[in-house]
Amino acid sequence: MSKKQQGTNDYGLSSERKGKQLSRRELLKLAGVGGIGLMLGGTGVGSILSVTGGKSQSSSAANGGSAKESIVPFYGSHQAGIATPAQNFLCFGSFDLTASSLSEVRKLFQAWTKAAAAMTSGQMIGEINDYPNMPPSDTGEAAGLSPSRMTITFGAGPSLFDSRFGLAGKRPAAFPDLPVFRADDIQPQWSGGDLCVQVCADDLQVAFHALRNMARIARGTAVLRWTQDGFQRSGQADTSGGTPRNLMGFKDGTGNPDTTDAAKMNETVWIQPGTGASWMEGGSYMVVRRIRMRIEIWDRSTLQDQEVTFGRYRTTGAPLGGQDEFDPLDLEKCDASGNLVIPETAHSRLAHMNGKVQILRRAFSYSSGIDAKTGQIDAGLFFICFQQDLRKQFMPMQHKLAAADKLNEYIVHVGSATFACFPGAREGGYIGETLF
Ligand SMILES: C=CC1=C(C)c2cc3[nH]c(cc4nc(cc5[nH]c(cc1n2)c(C)c5CCC(=O)O)C(CCC(=O)O)=C4C)c(C)c3C=C
Ligand SMILES: [Fe+2]
Repeated sequence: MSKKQQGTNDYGLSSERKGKQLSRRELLKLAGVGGIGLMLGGTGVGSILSVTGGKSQSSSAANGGSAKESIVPFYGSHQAGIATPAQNFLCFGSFDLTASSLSEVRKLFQAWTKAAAAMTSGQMIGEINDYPNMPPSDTGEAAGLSPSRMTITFGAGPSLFDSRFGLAGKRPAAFPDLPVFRADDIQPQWSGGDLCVQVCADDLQVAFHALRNMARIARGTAVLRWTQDGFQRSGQADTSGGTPRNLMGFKDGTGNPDTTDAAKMNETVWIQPGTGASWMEGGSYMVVRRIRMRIEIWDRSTLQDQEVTFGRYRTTGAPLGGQDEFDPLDLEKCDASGNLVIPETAHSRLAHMNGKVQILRRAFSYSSGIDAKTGQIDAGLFFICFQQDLRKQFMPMQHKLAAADKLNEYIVHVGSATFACFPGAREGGYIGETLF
């Protein structure tokens, strides 16, 4: 009888043994790859942290649509979670490597890739999920839940290119350190990191499960440095699929480039051949800024003041002087007194960069309790954007905003990180394989 006929999956675990105890021999075999701790979370166990042979954690269409419909393909030429329409929730993790060799980093990404492919398609991770005498490989809280359009996106921070892993020569010129911008109040607890894992899903528990298991897999190779959860209005609350509103009450995302326009994405977001960093072709540079809103002050400002701040009407999202949300900004239009209808200091005008510079924004709101020192709400925008070149896109834009934006009266940037988000992987390959 062949292994397959016996019900053995591709990872050598017989389904006949389900629910039975591991023999001493099996235990030693598994422990031989680095001990029980590693078996559960270490990166030396790429063969163990793998898709259970077809065992799905999504039993139903519980979260709207069939489970199949809620799967965003993980493999492809670009990573999912960049051009993908934004999901309801975000669980973002920044990691620091504790490993000292590049081969350990490679093993981590091989294991992460397998686990990400499994979880985004609704599978549990690992094979050790049915032994009564073993801790399960998968933490289990996503069992029975739909994949919820989950995407898991990986990136490398600037510190990955320091002297530790011999990658210094591979740092792309388009990925320099960010300067300190005017009025920045950047705190280390929300900044930096060697690697990032951006998990987005239409269900917070599904997203949390994925980030938590990524951290378990990384044990022994990388540790979480900081995390941030984020949210948007849910698809249930707004079935129209219209532009979501930020916590200041304004539609946020209107002026984004069209992600279905391949030419536009190749011009703005995806790294093209010939930039000197061939390992990033098909990838994108991500900027993350934790921007706290001075909500209490904003809530006391008049509607007119709020609209002048953004240069848009609150109700419709249309530019001042326009009718429809998607009307172009009329930057020359003046009122009867000769004043610009969209003022010089309006956020939309400044960020528009005269139509010459664009970025892809994929921000989420955040709410993290209260500031213990002041008693004020710690909430705002977890700003995420993608682009081809930080020097030509985010940096000049943020310099302009930092210098003159009226919105600065109501916000402060408290966290900052950048990540080179790798190109996508083909099935059988792994994320990061173009670099290590
Ligand atoms: C450096 C880039 C940007 C930062 C930082 C930023 C912070 C920020 N933005 C809002 C709210 C809105 N932004 C809007 C437009 C807009 N913002 C940026 C860039 C940054 N924003 C761009 C490129 C644009 C589009 C400009 C254009 O070409 O029209 C808008 C208007 C609606 C929209 O287009 O999305 C709002 C509202 C907040 C609250 C914030 C920090 C907390
Ligand atoms: Fe903005």
